[in-house]
Amino acid sequence: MNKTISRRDALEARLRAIGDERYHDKHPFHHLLHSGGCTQDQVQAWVINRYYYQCSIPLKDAAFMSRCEDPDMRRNWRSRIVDHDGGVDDGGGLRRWLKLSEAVGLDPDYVASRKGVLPATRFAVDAYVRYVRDKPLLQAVASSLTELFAPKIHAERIEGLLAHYDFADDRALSYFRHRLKEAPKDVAYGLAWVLDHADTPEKEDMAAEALIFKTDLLWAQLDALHSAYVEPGRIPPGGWQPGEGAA
Ligand SMILES: O=C(O)c1cc(C(=O)O)c2c(n1)C(=O)C(=O)c1cc(C(=O)O)[nH]c1-2
Repeated sequence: MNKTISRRDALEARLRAIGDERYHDKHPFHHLLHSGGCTQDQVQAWVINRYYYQCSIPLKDAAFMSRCEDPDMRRNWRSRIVDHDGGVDDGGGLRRWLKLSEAVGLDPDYVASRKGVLPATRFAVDAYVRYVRDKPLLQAVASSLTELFAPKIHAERIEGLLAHYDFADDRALSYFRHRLKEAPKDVAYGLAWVLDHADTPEKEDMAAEALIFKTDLLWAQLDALHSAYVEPGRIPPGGWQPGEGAA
């Protein structure tokens, strides 16, 4: 077998195995959410905290582009920012997330203010932005590869929310439907780039480490949410209190 092809295949299989073991689709909070087990407060807490992730994604992609010297790569990468920010009239993913916020009974201005976001959510998400700004480019790209696993969770989420919650309709869930189209193009480019550039065992390890770091920070956000709003229900100082920011 051609050696170059088998090295790429082996690395791709290694990265996919990290997702199989560690991606946040396995987190108990997601099981609760997708199976209809969340109370309205728990859904609202998820929407508020997840917005902090959403609005930091363009910051991390802008940080990425600020260090990317290859115009072809920047041309490819910039659609990630456009997907989230969109145009003045239509908006993009961020505005779609605020539609979801309204649908679950929250004031979108409250959600956009980022008040009440759990400290652990901030720590985890801010660490992602810093990671992409500071680490070698290979790791900055590899850390985005959790998106390999995102279409599956988005499809499960659309199905689960539609089946179990009254607020769920096409308008409320349009964020996830758009991601089903957007994520595959991003990840096809990112994966090919990582497979091309991780051309030594050390670089393969670096790529795998970056993906583990990312799965950890996604998992940590849900641990914080679960601990504050499900079990034991200990909301840390500064965390959203049910009822705040209601529409
Ligand atoms: O709903 C999810 O579980 C989920 C996960 C991820 C991810 O794996 O990081 C992203 C998204 N959604 C998402 O919507 C999104 O725009 C996104 C961008 C990125 C990234 O790292 O650049 N991840 C994700």
